[in-house]
Amino acid sequence: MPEPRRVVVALGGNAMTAPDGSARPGDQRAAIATAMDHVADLVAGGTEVVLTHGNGPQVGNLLVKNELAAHVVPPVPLDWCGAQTQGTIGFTMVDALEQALRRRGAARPVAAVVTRTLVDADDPAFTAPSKPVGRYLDADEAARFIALGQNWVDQGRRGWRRVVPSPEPREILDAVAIGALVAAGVTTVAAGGGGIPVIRDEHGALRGVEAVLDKDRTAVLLAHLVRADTLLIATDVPNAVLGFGTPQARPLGTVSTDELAAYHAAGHFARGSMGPKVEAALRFVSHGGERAVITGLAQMADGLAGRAGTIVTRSETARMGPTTHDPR
Ligand SMILES: Nc1ncnc2c1ncn2[C@@H]1O[C@H](COP(=O)(O)OP(=O)(O)O)[C@@H](O)[C@H]1O
Ligand SMILES: NC(=O)OP(=O)(O)O
Repeated sequence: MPEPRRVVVALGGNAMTAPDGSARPGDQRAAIATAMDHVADLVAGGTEVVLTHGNGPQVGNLLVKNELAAHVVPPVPLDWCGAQTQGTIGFTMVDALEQALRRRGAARPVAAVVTRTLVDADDPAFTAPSKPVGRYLDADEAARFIALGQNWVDQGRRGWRRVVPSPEPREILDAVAIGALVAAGVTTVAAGGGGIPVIRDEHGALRGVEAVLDKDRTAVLLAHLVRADTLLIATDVPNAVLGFGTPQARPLGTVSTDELAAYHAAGHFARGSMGPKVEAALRFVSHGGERAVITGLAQMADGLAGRAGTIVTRSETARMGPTTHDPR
């Protein structure tokens, strides 16, 4: 398989908080600086990178602030919270990446695009909240908020998390601006938090809606939009794992779309965390992408080189070619 040339790197919202989940500004800045150091290594090494990022922890925290301050200042809707996270995270990423590139003698222009993503007004996800946002709480604390009418789900080891509607992203509406920046050689951050969810009303006008999109799903649209050969999903684990959290846990190395789809159907990847990443990888590769890689931030370069991570290839390619690595 040819070397990756243009890569969409999707960074999880978790990669932007401290390892204990703290989202204090200093912790977020430090985490983003670390992430951008890894990205700068790729860019300085000649890979063309287009970036996107999650916002789950951050947008959930904004929602809480809104609610706590509602009696003093008017609360703003969830799409505005999403837009705000694109602003703060995008600004911090651009700043950190610019500096990291300069330190490597590889200075180049960097920009973040406030991005809207079209969703269907009648998407059933609006009445079935599924996207985890904000902090983790224990079951008793979560029960207090459930009693107030909020939706919370058990996320296992780390606790309970609030969930909000997450319709399917249909189209990145700021495609022309993103395409122009990428074509001009600008390292571009786009569709943060999956994009600000908007619907088209009966008059054809766009209107923001109360939801948080899954950035891994929108990353697939972005990767096709910029004609990336590789989608790299960087998270806080080095591999997608079979039997995750059990004594039989086995990290996946190179895997074909057919095999991965079968593991997914067998329930190996949790909804709301690894599940969407696996689905995004399958979608990208099944619709013409060369490869998708799911790995940790620190393993990104090795993942692109075929030496680490879960590497998803099209089934016919995988049958013909050798497995490049096995992480066991
Ligand atoms: N089968 C699995 N393999 C690996 N990780 C899994 C699996 N199932 C669930 N996870 C969880 O998915 C998490 C990564 O997803 P998520 O928290 O949504 O990350 P991000 O914020 O980076 O998008 C891991 O930290 C791990 O706890
Ligand atoms: N919007 C989104 O998918 O964020 P996370 O990656 O933080 O879950």
